[in-house]
Order: sequence, then structure tokens, then C-alpha cells
Amino acid sequence: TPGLAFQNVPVSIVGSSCRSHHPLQRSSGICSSLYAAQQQEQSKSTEGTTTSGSTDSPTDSSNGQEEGEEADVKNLRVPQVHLPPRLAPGVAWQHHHRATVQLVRDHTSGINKQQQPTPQLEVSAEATDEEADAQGNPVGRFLSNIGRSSPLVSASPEWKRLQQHAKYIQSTHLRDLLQDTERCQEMYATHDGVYLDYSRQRADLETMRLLFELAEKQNLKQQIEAMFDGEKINFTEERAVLHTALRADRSKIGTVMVDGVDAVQEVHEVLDQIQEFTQGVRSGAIRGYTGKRLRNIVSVGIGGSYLGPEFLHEVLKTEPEGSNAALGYSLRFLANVDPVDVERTCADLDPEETMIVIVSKTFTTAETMLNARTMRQWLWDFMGNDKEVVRKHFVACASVSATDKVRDFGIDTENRFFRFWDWVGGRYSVCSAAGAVPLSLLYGFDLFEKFLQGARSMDEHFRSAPMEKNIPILMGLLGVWNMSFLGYNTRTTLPYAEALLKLPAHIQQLDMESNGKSMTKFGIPVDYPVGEIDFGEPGTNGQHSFYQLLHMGQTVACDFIGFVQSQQDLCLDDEKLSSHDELMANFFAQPDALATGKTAEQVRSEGVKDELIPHKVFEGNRPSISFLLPKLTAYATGQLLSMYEHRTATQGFIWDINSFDQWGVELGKKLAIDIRNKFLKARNEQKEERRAEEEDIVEADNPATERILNYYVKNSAEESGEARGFGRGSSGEATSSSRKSQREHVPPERNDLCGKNGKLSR
Ligand SMILES: O=P(O)(O)OC[C@H]1O[C@](O)(CO)[C@@H](O)[C@@H]1O
Repeated sequence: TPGLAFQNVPVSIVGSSCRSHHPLQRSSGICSSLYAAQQQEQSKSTEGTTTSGSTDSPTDSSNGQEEGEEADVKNLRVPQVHLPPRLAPGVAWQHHHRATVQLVRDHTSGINKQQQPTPQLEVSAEATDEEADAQGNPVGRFLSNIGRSSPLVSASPEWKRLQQHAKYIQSTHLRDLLQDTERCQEMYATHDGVYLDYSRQRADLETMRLLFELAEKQNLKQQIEAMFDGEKINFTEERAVLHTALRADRSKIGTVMVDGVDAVQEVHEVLDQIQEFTQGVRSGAIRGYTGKRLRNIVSVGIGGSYLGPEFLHEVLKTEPEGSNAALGYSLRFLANVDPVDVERTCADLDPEETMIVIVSKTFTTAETMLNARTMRQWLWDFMGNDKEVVRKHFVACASVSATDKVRDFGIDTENRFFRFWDWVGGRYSVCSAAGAVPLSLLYGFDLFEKFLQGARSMDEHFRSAPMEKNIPILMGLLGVWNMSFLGYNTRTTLPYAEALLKLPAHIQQLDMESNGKSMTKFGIPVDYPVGEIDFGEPGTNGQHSFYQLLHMGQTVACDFIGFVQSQQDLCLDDEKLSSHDELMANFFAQPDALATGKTAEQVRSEGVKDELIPHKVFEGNRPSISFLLPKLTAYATGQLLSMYEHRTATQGFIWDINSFDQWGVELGKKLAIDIRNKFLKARNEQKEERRAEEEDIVEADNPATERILNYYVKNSAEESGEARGFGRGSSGEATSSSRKSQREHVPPERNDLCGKNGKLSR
């Protein structure tokens, strides 16, 4: 949520004050039973069971949990600044400190600027204890230990040289730069089939040299090494960052230890467990409560526990091996707490054949847990309220530290719990059980393994290739160049492959949650732009949507992704080119159109009327990079995933920010819980008719919030007519969660693919 952190983004939020008119809800009152389920769960929470209040930090949440929901919020740990130990050799000062610099916000650029010109030591530190005070200026001492006069990289000569150089680059045009043969021959890199062409960046060979110097200055290679080695570089949460261990080869067992535990060994234990379980389900050895085959998978999770797996799922849907393996099965994702998402997900599913995979690192995320309870109720409604229903139809993918919560939910933690670890960030978790379980259930474990192998290949390249030929490092350095030196704060991912339709959404979370920050790891506000806004859409669809802006409006750095071969090529007999060639003609045309543009002379020479010429001139000079890969396979998808994960990390390392925490999402969560509690109070008062109908019953901290809350609470109560019986059926008994109750449910017609011979064996 960069709007909360660094960049200021105006936001419009659209909601409805009326409850759904959805048949599912009208017929049996899904809201009512959710409320009942919530209450039931809440009463448990006082006994130590979870209700809500999620973070990506299981340890934090569990602290609060013991004291119930309110306590959960109060106990959220505020990040405290402490210097990363590995960067402070010989520094005695190990306490938490708060450093201050005078900053003012430039409202035109939205950037924090230092008020005073940078002096030799412009930072003063307020130590939090007497001991630190006695040591004089600990930040200054620390900086001199690491050879810096300012904690901000922007004060370094390397950064200033790039700033100077940017002025020169601003005077050049890509139209001319692209004619420089030597430059074009240099500005590409390849690895294991991935071809990166960055000659359409507003950069020359000198730019690259200066960026490599900056990377040296920032100890980029050492920082990468520290990440791979399992050092606790996510220091605000005191965690290692080891998504690379999730795809490390078995031969690496014994090489990465975290708190005395062998990370790669743990990973392979869980992968073996996943392989056995998913093969059991796919072979029919593991079945549902009533003995039926489990062929529908619903993966319940949000954010990183959903976006990565969904992106990979979309790729494999049309990948020949994937589509073949998935015959007879279905996979859906339930992420939003909007009840409509529940209906969209399971309206046509047969509960007896459905397996629910709860993916939540913390197992406390409010949305996920409500959806999990809803799905549990859905199964109970149909098969009866038996704990065996949950044990046979639910599996959990969560952090080891959430084991008790998984058990309390009723899931079989011996056989149906696939753990991951605190050192896997949610948005970096697709290679963990979070992706492995749902995707192996649908496509088989072997195909998921190919995805891991692709990611591993790119990891090894990132770790070992020299910077000049290192694809993720080049991507990251160019990201820093575009954002911090050329001022392009928006970026777009444009895959020319429909199967990558969910890649932009994944990158959006991956990068914006990672680098949407305004604080360096030294606890000093940045005075340079960091954290791009990412969006995207597959081409050519995007060309008929937002490319107008890319060509003539704001400058947006573009990533074009194309493939030599299609997953599914198509060539009609009377067409001269294949459909894939037609697609790729666009893939190659767009980067040049953006780079070179079209001059007034060129437009005039086409016979365009003088008054229309300004409207048809393309300024050009718009940067892009192009990736060409052999074919969109599981392996290539692994490579792409790893490339983008490492781009994000590289930028964070250069910018001196922690790309692995996400404190910016906490405030909104906390306020949502406050408002939820206000609703609870208001609904009770409405139920008991303690307040006159026209009276405002919700109080808030400001009149605007108070007005809109009262508008919602009153109108939603009147609209549904349920205010007085909220959570109960007319006779007072708890209602069913959905129309798929035992009485009403009709299993869907069996006219689907059902395996190669048209039927799954029963
Ligand atoms: O996997 P969990 O713990 O349910 O968290 C879901 C998502 O919520 C976040 O913590 C942010 O709210 C993400 O970082 C994470 O991917």
C-alpha cells in the first residue's frame, strides 16, 4: 500500500450499504450464519483460538491472540530501528535508536527533501537509553565504521555521479541511441534460454558503468550472498529471507542453517510429504468423507497466499502437460471476504468431491479465516456436523508457528498440514506449500517440480553471474535508474502471452508490498524516490486499452515479455501467418514505437493536414526492456518468477530499504477491526431496539466517518429487514451457511471431461 507509505496516491473506494440480493443469501441467510459462525469462533477466541487480525508475522499475532482480538491489535509490534548487525562490525551500540533528520515534503514531487544542505554529519541520533547517550553520536560512529558520512545513499559520490549523468541522458533521444551498434550489442544478456534486451532503456554504456559502481558501493553482491546464506536481513521482524531455499536442490542439504535448523532439509521433507499426499488424492487412494473422489480444489487465501499460485495456475491451464494432467479436476481460488466471492467459487461444486486448502502463513488473516469457516460450514451443511468432515476435506498450508491454530480449526495436523517457515514472506511463498499443494493436486507434483527447477536456475544465475551479465541485477539497477534518476514512477508488465494474465497482479503485490516504503534500514526517511507503481495486462489486449497513455501521455517504463513458440499455436489453412506470429509482430513493434516515436516531418510527409500534425506526433524516447523466452512452460515460469523476485530485492538493496517487511498494511487492518466492533455494537442496539431509528448510533473520530458509517448501518439494516434477527433464523435457530444445505443441494450434472475416458473411477 504505497499510498500509506511513500507515494501519495488519491484513492476512491466504492461500497454498498445494502446487503446482497444474492439468491444464496436470500434463501438461507448466509450473513446470518456467518455471523453465527463468527460468534461461535469468537467465544472460542477467549479460550485462545484465533479470530482475526492478520499480519505476515505469526509470532506477533500469536502474542495477541491469547488475549483475544483486541489484544491482538494492541500487541502488534511497531517496527523498531536497529542497525543490521552484519553491517556494523565492531560497533558496540546494539540498542534501538531513533535517528532524526530535518525533512520537508515537496508536495509537487511528493518526495521528502532534506531541509539543510547535506553537512558532513547531518544526522543526529537520540539513543533510547543512557548507555547510548554516553557513547556520543552512535549513528555517526556507525557511519564512520562503514565508511559513510551520511546514512542516505543519495549523499554518496556514486549517486551524485549518476544524478549528473542523468542530466546528460535527458538530452539524448532513443531514436539516436538505438543507432549506436556497439551500445546495442552490449545491452543484452542471456541465461538458460532467457534473452533480455535492454537497449531501449534511456541509458548508455556509461550509465551502466555508473550503476555498477553504485552497486559496488552498496555491497550488492554481499547483500545477495547474505540473503542466500540465511542471514536475518529482514531485521524489523528478525527473520531470514530464504525463498531461494524453497527451490534449492537436495544436494544443498546442510548448507543453509537458520537458528540451528537445516532449511533445505526441511523444505525437502515437506516436498516429499506433498508429493505423497497429492499423488494419493489423484490416484483415488485418499477420498472424501462419503467415499467420493476429491476432484475440486478450493484454495482459500489472500495476498501472497493467493496471487502467486493463481498466476502459476493460469500458466499451466493451457500448458499441454498441465491441461492434460488437470482433466477431471478443477482448482478455484477464494480470496475476497466479499460473500459474493464464496458464491462465485462454489455455486456449482459438489461438497462431497471438494477439498479445501487453507493457505495462510499466519492462520489468522481475517478474510481467510472467515472464508475458511464459511467453507467448513458449507461442508457441514451438506455432510453433517462431524469433525471427520473437516479432517477429510481440509488441508492447511501455514507457518510452523501456526500449528496450534491449524489444529484448533479441526485440521489433521499429522497428515494434512503442510508447513512453511517464518523465513518465507507471503509474497515470496509460491514455491512453498502455498503453491505446491493446490497446484500439485491439480497438475501433479512432477509439473510443479519443473517450475521449481526453473526458479532454481535463475537463482543460481543471480547468485553467481557477474553484474554485467546478471539478468535480475540488470533489471533491478535499471529500475533504480528509471525511478530515482529519471523520475519514472510507474512501470508496466506487458506479457505477450494470455496465459500470463495474472503475472502483472502478482508483480504488483510482490514489488509494491516490498518496496512501497519511505524509510531506510537505518530508520532515516529516504530523500530519493523509491517504490514504483506497477500494473499491467497481456498484449495485445492492453494495446486497445491503456497504450494510448504509454505512447502519448506519461512516461511509463515497460517490460515486454514474449515467447519464441506458443503454448498452443494455431494457423488457419487460408492464413499466411500463424496466430502466434501475428501476436509477436505486435510484441516487436511496440518497443520501437515507444522508443523512436514519430516526428512532425514524418507525419507531414504522410500528407496529414497541418492542423492535425501535433495530434499525430509521437514524442518517443520511452523506455522499455524486452524478454524473449523459448516457450511458456512450468520451467520458464519458474525463471520469470525468480527474475522478478530478485529484481525487487536488488532495488531494495540499492535503496537501503527492507524489502521483506510490510508494516504499511497494519493500520488499515486495525481500523477495520475498530469499525467492525462499532458494527457489532450498533447491530446489537438495533436488535434490542434500544435506539430510535433516526438516531445516529455509531460514533467515530471524525464527522465524515461518523456520517458515512451511520448511513451504512441504518440503510443496510432497513434494506435487509434482518437487523432484529441478525444471525438467527426466524425461529431463533442458527441458519445454514448457504442454499447448498442437505435438503436443497443438487449436485451438479456430470457432463464434464472427467479424465481421458470421460469418467473418473469411483
Ligand atoms: O498468508 P497470510 O498470513 O494469511 O497473509 C496474507 C497476506 O497478508 C499480508 O500479510 C498483508 O496483509 C501479506 O503480506 C500476505 O501475503
